[in-house]
Amino acid sequence: MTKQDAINLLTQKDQMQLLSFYDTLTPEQQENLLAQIEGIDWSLLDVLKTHETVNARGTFAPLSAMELSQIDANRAHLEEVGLQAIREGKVAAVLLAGGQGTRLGFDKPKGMYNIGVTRELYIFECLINNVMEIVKKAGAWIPFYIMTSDKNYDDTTAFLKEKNYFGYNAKYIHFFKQEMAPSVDYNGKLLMEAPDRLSLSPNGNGGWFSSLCRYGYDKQMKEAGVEWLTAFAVDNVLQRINDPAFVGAVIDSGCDCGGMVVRKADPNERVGVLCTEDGKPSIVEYYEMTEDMIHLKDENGNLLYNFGVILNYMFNLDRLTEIKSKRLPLHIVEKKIPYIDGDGNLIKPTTPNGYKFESLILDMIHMMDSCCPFEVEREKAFAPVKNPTGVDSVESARKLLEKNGVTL
Ligand SMILES: CC(=O)N[C@H]1[C@@H](OP(=O)(O)O)O[C@H](CO)[C@@H](O)[C@@H]1O
Repeated sequence: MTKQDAINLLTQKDQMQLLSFYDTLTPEQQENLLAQIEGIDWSLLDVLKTHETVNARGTFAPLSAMELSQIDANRAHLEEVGLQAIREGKVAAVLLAGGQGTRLGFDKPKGMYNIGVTRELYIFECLINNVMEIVKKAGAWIPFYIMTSDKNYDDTTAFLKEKNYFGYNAKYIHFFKQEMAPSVDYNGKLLMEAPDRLSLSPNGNGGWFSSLCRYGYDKQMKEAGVEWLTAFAVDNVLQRINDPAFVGAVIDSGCDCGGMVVRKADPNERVGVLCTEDGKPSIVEYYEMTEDMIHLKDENGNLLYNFGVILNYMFNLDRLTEIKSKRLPLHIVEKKIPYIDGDGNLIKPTTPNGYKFESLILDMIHMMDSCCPFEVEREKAFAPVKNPTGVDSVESARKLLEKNGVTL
């Protein structure tokens, strides 16, 4: 794209602020900026204009989960089905690690956070230790895909290499970068984070499959005989990655996908609940639930919307490929977005100042025809590190790690 092309386009889009500093840039920076402008997905901004939001929801109904008692009664069989599939190389794992540890006051990839007390124990290390347990049990390496982002690819790859992948076989590790989406202020103007750079951020955890496909990994997997993909968040240090009973249960169920769920700690716990929406699997966020829904009980006195997702899902690869071309709903999220002002000074706002565009993995569940909710024990499988202290924090995760016999 030439400068003149950019002027034409940006005049038409009313976004000429992107060229404010153009004449002060080096030729290389100019070229970079033009490439970024060329790459803008304008349809995102159209969503903002048309207010075509994702908030309109259908009719929710409860979806019963495969509960612990039922799983325990059948555990040996489920594990065998799962281990067999893992041994045959049919189940890959995808770690969603595009984010930084910003909320922990840590300006590096979240997985590089050291949660140890008397020794070093990194979040990545916890996760790799967990998957290694399954690798040993199955006697086979699990293809392990790690999603990073533009912001943390270099740090992540260098760190894991330096740590020798915490013992994982590097041949089975593949990195890819999450796609980025632009940010806008409240007037819909695209923000810049430097004179030669748009403000871009990872496009939400729903972007993982399309990002993976851009690297050709979907084809690589298909050729290697992979049939299932698990996808899970970096923040849960007790994450049971490719837990054989979970894998076996989803395969046995004949469903398109599955999700690990925990019994809610209390009716108002702030988690998304796996349910159905207009007859298809869906996740209703806690803030979308009416008081009625929150407290509805079955004849045994159990909450009907009782199982919260922990961001550990399993998807059938063929089904993912089928929905690949469909656009996921866009979530418009208010955020504090650092930007440069008209004089080129970097401003770090302390209150939200604009919108980011995100697609969410839970919307992929809704595109599937069926889903198997699989209950896991909170104390053994759910220790998300979201905040420094309090609920879902470094502190609470440390306690749970210790309870599970991990030396800190
Ligand atoms: C968009 C998305 O996937 N949100 C997830 C995710 O929430 P955050 O609090 O936004 O990290 O993790 C939760 C479990 O820790 C899960 O309940 C929720 O559905």
